[in-house]
Amino acid sequence: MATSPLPVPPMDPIAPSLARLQQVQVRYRDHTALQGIDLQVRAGQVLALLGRNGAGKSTAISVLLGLRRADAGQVELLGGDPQQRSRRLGLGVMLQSTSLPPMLQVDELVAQASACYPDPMPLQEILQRAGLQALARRRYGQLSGGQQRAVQFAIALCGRPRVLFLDEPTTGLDIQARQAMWQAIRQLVAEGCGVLLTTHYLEEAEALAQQVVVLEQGRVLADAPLSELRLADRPRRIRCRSVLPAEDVQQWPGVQQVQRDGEHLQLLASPAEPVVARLLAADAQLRELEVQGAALADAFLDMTREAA
Ligand SMILES: Nc1ncnc2c1ncn2[C@@H]1O[C@H](COP(=O)(O)OP(=O)(O)OP(=O)(O)O)[C@@H](O)[C@H]1O
Repeated sequence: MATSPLPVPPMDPIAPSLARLQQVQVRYRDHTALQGIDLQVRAGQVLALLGRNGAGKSTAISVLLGLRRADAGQVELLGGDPQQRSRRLGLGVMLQSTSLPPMLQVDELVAQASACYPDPMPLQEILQRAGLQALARRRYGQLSGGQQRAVQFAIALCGRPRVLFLDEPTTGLDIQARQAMWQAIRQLVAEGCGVLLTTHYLEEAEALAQQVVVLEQGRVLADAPLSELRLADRPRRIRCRSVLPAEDVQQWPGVQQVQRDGEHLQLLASPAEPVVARLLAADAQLRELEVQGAALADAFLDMTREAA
């Protein structure tokens, strides 16, 4: 896989829509898994679909893929009905659990999948993008779990997808393999592919996504550009080595929480800048100052806690 970093490009609000749910409801007997949700995947963008276990993420993907019918609402994939073969040919899919024939080699599996498409990506290019060149002749059943995930990713690329569905693609991958897959995803997005990504790794959403949808019990809790979710009025974490008494600092405007941790003070403050200025002015010996930006994880935890 490529290793040079590609930055996450800004969101383009008028990029063509590749996959869309409008007011979609899905019921499983007595349980309503999706309660009228809207979401949209656009060309050249990653939409991260987040939510706790059971929130409805996989159900939403199944509906978009045409694997499950919506009980109400509209579903559009590549401008039409997901059941049509012409739409399916524009898709790349990596679901949470996939079983592939363990006796076949990696190159055989990729060739088999490529045979389904009129203009597949060349085998060597697929192997290179998925970081599988060295494993091309290994049998699938002899690969590690992380290597098998890379093969499933490779198969998702075979048909030069216009839209890619990745359901927790990096679960079980080590740090190097995860970052390599991120790079491969960024390259596809830079080429115009739209990606719907579900993940429980919030740093993965931060590394890849322009837009974030948070589901909670089958409802959309938030649908916003990543930058808005992360930064919207959230307190920053400040850490420094200081002799200032925590009880005094706690009284300062903007300070929400202070804890002493040995020689260090840990603060939560909003806005953070005046608090940092005051810390520096009040303690000439202050050292090791760190200010941490509001993370998507904080926003996600706040939102889902409030909704529970
Ligand atoms: N086949 C099914 N029959 C009945 N209920 C189901 C079925 N599939 C899913 N559900 C229920 O629908 C809800 C949404 O499930 P879904 O798998 O879409 O969640 P998820 O967000 O993908 O969860 P996870 O993060 O654990 O993968 C859950 O309450 C689940 O128990």
